Amino acid sequence: MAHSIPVITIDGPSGAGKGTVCRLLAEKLGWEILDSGAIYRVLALASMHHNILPSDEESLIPLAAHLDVQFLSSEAGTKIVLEGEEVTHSIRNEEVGGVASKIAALPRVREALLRRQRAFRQKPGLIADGRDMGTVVFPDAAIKVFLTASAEERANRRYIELKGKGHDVKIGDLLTEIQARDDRDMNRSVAPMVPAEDSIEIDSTTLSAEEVYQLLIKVVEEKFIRS
Ligand SMILES: Nc1ncnc2c1ncn2[C@@H]1O[C@H](COP(=O)(O)OP(=O)(O)OP(=O)(O)O)[C@@H](O)[C@H]1O
Ligand SMILES: Nc1ccn([C@@H]2O[C@H](COP(=O)(O)O)[C@@H](O)[C@H]2O)c(=O)n1
Repeated sequence: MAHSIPVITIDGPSGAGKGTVCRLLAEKLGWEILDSGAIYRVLALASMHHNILPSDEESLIPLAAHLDVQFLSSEAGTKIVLEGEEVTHSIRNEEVGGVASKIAALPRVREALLRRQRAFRQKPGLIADGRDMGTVVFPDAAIKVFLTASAEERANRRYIELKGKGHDVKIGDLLTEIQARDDRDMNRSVAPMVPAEDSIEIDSTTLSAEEVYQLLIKVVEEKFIRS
């Protein structure tokens, strides 16, 4: 039987602008939001705190299954708390992203996180951001989007973002890290980052976030308002 709570999935590589358009869409529709990358990042940080190597699947499975994390929504945004400590900002660096992508290649770790992700499907609807939202986690999603941009443009976006926050970063290092992460995410044996067969593909290299949002709003209106 078809699920009664609609889901829109937005998958694609790091820096494509998924989080930005997911937030705009969730605000416009008044829907819930799932930042699945944040779950992998929290698990990565927890593994670093517990001195568990990204290759140690046997230790990572129970850590994933019992991950003590809370996503606390408020007007100011989502606060992420791991084992009682706020980690909203500390999960966002490239080191944690790199560990997250290594851990994310482990099939039984992904399996252990499935139910937690699906629990975000709450009324009136869900916007889900990740790599395998449309292919694995919500294969019955009403709208599936695969959002990309060139690696150079994505590195440039991260550079502007991090420089704006006062971080001392080099664009060449960011490009290398993004390419390494893309390579791991696309080539893993389980839930690789690929467009779902029934997804709409958008290349945002030369589009602003607002232009991407406007394109998606048209798709949403077509699906939910005019049908
Ligand atoms: N179309 C766009 N043009 C220019 N900059 C953009 C665009 N979309 C998003 N950005 C900016 O690029 C950066 C990355 O965007 P965002 O965090 O939304 O990407 P993401 O795909 O969610 O990445 P990740 O998977 O790593 O979380 C942010 O600083 C954001 O403001
Ligand atoms: N559905 C997902 C979401 C994320 N990952 C992995 O986590 C890494 C960090 O994700 P960000 O979106 O926060 O950059 C990412 O590189 C993936 O390896 C995933 O596998 N599946």
